[in-house]
Amino acid sequence: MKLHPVLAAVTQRIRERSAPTRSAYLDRIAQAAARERGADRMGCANVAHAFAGIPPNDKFRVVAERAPNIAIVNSYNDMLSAHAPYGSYPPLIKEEAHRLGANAQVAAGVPAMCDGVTQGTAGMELSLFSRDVIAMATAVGLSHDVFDGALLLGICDKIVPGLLIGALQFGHLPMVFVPGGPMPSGLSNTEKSKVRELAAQGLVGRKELLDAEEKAYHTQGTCTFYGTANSNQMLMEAMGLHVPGAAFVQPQDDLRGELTREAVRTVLANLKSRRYTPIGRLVDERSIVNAMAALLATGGSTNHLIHWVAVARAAGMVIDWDDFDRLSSVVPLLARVYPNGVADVNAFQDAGGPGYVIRELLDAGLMHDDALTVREGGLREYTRIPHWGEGRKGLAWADAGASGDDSILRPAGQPFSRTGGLKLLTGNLGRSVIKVSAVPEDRHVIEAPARIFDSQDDLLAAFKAGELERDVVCVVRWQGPRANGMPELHKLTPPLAVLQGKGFRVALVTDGRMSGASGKVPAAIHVSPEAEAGGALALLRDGDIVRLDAPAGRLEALVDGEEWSRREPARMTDAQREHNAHGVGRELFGGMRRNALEAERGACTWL
Ligand SMILES: O=C(O)[C@H](O)[C@@H](O)[C@H](O)[C@H](O)COP(=O)(O)O
Ligand code: SF4
Repeated sequence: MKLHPVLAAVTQRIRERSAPTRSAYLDRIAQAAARERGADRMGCANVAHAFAGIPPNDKFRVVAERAPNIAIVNSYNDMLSAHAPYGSYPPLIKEEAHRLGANAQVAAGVPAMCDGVTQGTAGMELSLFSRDVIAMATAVGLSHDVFDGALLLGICDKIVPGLLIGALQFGHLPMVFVPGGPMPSGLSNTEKSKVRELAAQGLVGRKELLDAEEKAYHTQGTCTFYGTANSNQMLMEAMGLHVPGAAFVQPQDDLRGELTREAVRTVLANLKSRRYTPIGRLVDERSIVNAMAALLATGGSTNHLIHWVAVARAAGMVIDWDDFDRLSSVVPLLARVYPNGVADVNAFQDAGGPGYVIRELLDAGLMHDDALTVREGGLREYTRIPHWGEGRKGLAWADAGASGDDSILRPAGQPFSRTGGLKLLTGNLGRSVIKVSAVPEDRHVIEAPARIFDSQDDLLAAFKAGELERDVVCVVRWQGPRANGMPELHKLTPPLAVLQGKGFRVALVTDGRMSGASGKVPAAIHVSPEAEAGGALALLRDGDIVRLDAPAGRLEALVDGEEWSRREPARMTDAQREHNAHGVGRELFGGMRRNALEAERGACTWL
């Protein structure tokens, strides 16, 4: 199928805009590829140190026989239910590498923050920048420079973008991402949210709420809502960086181990293949646009409007929210997965999963069919679902076929919506984005008096005091990258949903973020420039009429122009600055905040 002209145009725009930085990037990775292999190029002491810790015959294999040496970059910890399974992966990877005459070494452990644990707490103010910490930690591990390829083990929010940003600094090497899969479904996300809204109104106590939460999040594996973590998985499939269809096979499924072994086979096969595809060449304008299309077609996380800008930039490409907005005007919404529906990712997988979405988008010309992947067969391999082969020997794949449930997955010809789930908003408050796919149609336009808050806690207090029982646009400012690390304000979802449920017309406007799991309340987020960097949110006052018009792509303060231009901006108080700078390690992130670019430029801290 011919590529849709808008996809072709957006890809071309990105190519032209990125030409200088992309060609410089490709030159650097070509030079890196031209250098001799690590062990041959390094001094004897370096080599001895690099392999002193591995068994003697592994050392002989790598140093004397020059067997391929694969780096494992692992984000294992027991804090994230999604990452806890990774504790057992390195021995399995090493065993498969040895079986194939190669070696594998854990090059680095990288940190991983659980945004569910830190949601609403001070720790969330480290979350966004933990992405760049993970990127740096990935680079620290790979900088030992004795590797021929790498396996990147990560799933959740900032971990996949961070691993990818770090890995792209070694773009001359082939690399494969290794997922762990979602936990089996527990209490549904819809039921969980209902209990939260009852708790927000004081109608159930802590015991009932904790009981519901523990039934929702009940074992190892990724949480089952379609938030940032599971959006990451969809994008890894759409970019061909996984073993095809590996994203949503559960950790408890014995196929998971075979998929991990297949990742070892895949990275080693790439090394020997005539189509040698290092990650820096694989991640090009086509694969970035494919990821954007997959995000839009599934109503994925708004966090990717920040992270994928940073990922693209790490490979020398410059994308922006206009690119997303133009793609959103032609990429249909093919999936309804919570918060954009009631199904969770297990039901999404059963209905056809990423393979179905990628097949539909490819057949409709809404993805680049010629994009490079870690597999010989290209992106068409990713339209299939893995299962055990004959006699449970190895893997086989079956075509995704028709949707298993058209309340969850629909064909491109009969989508849930003709446009994607994300919209760019412009106007006198700055540029921002909104995820409309999860917002009821009659809430896509909100015009109401503003109530200004300097923190999410202030908003929660006002809600508890009954001060918000009316049509209101709640503005929470000083939440941008430079102000306090741009936390997610997802704790605001239940109270705002309660107000919306009572029939009030409410919206949130913030220079902060929301969770990928946020959804049903209209929220104009990532307002750029942020209030702390001279953004117009600092000019807003209680009572100003604010209009959020998603269909028109507008966010405006309806204040007389003269009056608006005369206003003095509010400033963050010294007490706020002091509070933002201390506690839970925030002291260590001051440099990243001062250096952070705005949200639309990926909130990158390294440029
Ligand atoms: O972007 C995301 O997807 C969120 O950061 C998610 O990873 C986070 O954990 C949410 O807070 C979970 O949702 P609840 O807080 O509703 O459990
Ligand atoms: S999806 Fe979110 S809450 Fe669940 S494990 Fe990952 S980071 Fe934590």
